[in-house]
Amino acid sequence: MQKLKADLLVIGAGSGGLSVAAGAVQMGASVILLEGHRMGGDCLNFGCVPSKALIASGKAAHAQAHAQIYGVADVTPQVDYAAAKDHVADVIAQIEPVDSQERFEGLGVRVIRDYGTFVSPTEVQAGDHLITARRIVIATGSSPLVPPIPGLDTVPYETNETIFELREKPGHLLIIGGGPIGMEMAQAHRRLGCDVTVIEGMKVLGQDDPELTAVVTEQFRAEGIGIAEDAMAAEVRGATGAIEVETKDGRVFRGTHLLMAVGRKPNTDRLDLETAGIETTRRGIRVNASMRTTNRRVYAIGDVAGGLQFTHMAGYHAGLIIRSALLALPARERTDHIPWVTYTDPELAHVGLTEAQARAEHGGNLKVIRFPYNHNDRAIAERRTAGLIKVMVVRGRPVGTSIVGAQAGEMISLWAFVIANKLKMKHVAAMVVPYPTLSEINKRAAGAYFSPKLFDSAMVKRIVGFVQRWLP
Ligand SMILES: Cc1cc2nc3c(=O)[nH]c(=O)nc-3n(C[C@H](O)[C@H](O)[C@H](O)COP(=O)(O)OP(=O)(O)OC[C@H]3O[C@@H](n4cnc5c(N)ncnc54)[C@H](O)[C@@H]3O)c2cc1C
Ligand SMILES: NC(=O)c1ccc[n+]([C@@H]2O[C@H](COP(=O)([O-])OP(=O)(O)OC[C@H]3O[C@@H](n4cnc5c(N)ncnc54)[C@H](O)[C@@H]3O)[C@@H](O)[C@H]2O)c1
Repeated sequence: MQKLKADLLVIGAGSGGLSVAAGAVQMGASVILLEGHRMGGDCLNFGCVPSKALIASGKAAHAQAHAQIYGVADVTPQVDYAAAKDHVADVIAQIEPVDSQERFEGLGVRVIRDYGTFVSPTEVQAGDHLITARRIVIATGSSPLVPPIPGLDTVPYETNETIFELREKPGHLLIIGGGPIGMEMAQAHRRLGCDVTVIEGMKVLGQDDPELTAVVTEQFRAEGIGIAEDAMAAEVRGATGAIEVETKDGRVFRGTHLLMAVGRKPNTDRLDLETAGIETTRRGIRVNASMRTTNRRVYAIGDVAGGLQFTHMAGYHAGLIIRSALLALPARERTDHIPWVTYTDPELAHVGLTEAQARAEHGGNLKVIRFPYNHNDRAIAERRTAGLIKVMVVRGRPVGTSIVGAQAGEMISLWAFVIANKLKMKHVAAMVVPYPTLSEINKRAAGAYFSPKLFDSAMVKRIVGFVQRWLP
């Protein structure tokens, strides 16, 4: 057994672990990084990157089939599903070097390609290495949750870990779970020419504002995607090419392929957390506001910490850990300024409190400002008018924003900035936005907040009247 020592041991080379390792080593710490599977973790290999690449293929096909409105004849897209998967693999390959073992070794990180397991509260074993470190960061991510639905173990099914390698085009893809994974994959596959049915136990995109998700589901239905809600899958049967899903209330859905997208489970199995005195909750590793576990030398970040599960969240956690573990500075997690985006068409984006949360928290002090896409000249020019922005404002300060529509994922960043820095609507109103851009929607929302104060105010009218009388 080879004994190793470092300032920082990072377990897991995904979005969170890589960010910590890169930051720490460049700030002068000695760092050991363990990865049992693929460098880059879920985001690069089985998550964000391949899903957005496949969505891009679907978009290209959809554009060909819907060009008439711009004066260009519609054509039936000739989709080569396997070639779309080649495109996905090529996109991963282009990004891969940034997350590679070679790059991290070049930065000075000692990379060990093995799974880590605690063998005491201060020691981790990875293969034939026994590692001690001043601080340890668990960044082991999450895996697809596959619930024990009767019959599921007898039927072939895909998860996010296999679907991007599937090369035969599904005739009819059944998707159990209408969260972000299920919905993004549903639209991409429909646009690539598959029949698709989403089977959702509650409401699709249940984390988001129902007024906005309705805009997404309307588009899905218009594209011919089947959406069954309040449809809890209770039994699965059949074989390759002929799969049946029966829901609790007796509905039966038939398809050729099945994708399971019912949520995630934290990757804690191989860690032997008990040995390290690290407690878990139902969602993941128990952490305090500084991302410290119940073993004070050990942090947990990203998906395994059981909070919001996004790559940018894992990256944000990495920044907190660097402050705390390397510089011994105080670091407290905030979640009120973390945006999320579901990359359907139209996109669905959110930051801060939803309307329902803001109403519960702020009651009568809440003002909800709406502005629709169909009043924006760029959206009209591009015929992308489905959508709206909703800003939740308390005493002049936005506490949440939801956007559904074209480029919502780009537009939400402004509100993430505003909320992160506790700015006010007046700061958004002060901004001059180039014409014609979708970003004007953000500015118009601020305008919509102030216009009743300006245009419907007897006081303002009196002042203007008074000034006009005295102006030379
Ligand atoms: C289909 C899909 C689409 C997604 N799309 C988006 C998106 O568009 N935007 C977004 O922000 N987020 C998206 N996500 C979520 C995002 O991928 C995760 O939130 C992010 O990858 C979490 O980072 P992490 O570092 O916690 O874990 P990961 O990136 O999963 O990294 C964990 C790593 O730890 C390794 N590991 C596990 N156990 C051990 C061990 N004992 N020893 C050593 N190594 C170990 C794993 O092999 C893995 O490589 C998506 C997820 C999925 C599944
Ligand atoms: N664009 C993005 O940022 C993005 C994209 C994909 C995934 N992610 C991350 O990955 C996480 C996991 O995504 P997900 O979509 O797998 O999970 P999820 O938990 O968000 O959604 C799972 C859905 O499955 C439903 N469900 C559970 N059991 C069911 C059953 N037996 N029958 C029918 N429906 C059932 C749930 O009601 C829920 O709506 C997300 O929460 C997100 O953090 C992010």
